[in-house]
Amino acid sequence: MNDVNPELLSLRQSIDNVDAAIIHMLAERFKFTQHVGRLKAANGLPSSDPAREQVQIERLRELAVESNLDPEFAEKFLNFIVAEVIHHHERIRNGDDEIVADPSDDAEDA
Ligand SMILES: C=C(O[C@@H]1C=C(C(=O)O)C=C[C@H]1O)C(=O)O
Repeated sequence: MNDVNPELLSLRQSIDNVDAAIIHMLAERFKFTQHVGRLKAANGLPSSDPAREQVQIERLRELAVESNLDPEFAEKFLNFIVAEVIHHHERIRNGDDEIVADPSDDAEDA
């Protein structure tokens, strides 16, 4: 049934499209946060900003409810991403951010 059911195949195609969009959106987001990380390191600012995160969490929880998505899930998802961002910022601060591939950053810095 799995390989031949046209409805299932079509739904999975749509799921794959959404997954690709999520990856592209995350890549864009990480480009901006990498830039923020460099800005913070250059200005001696702390990697994390809990007050800013709290505002983001409240906003995303509201958006989630409006979209029939579990607000707990939205908060966990944001926290997961922000933890990775802060990890990147620490690496930038330590002069060790080469691991995060971002060709556009290389072009900007050249
Ligand atoms: C990107 C920033 O740094 C951290 C990461 C955040 C994020 O990924 O949205 C938000 C706040 C900070 O803890 C920022 O301060 O804006």
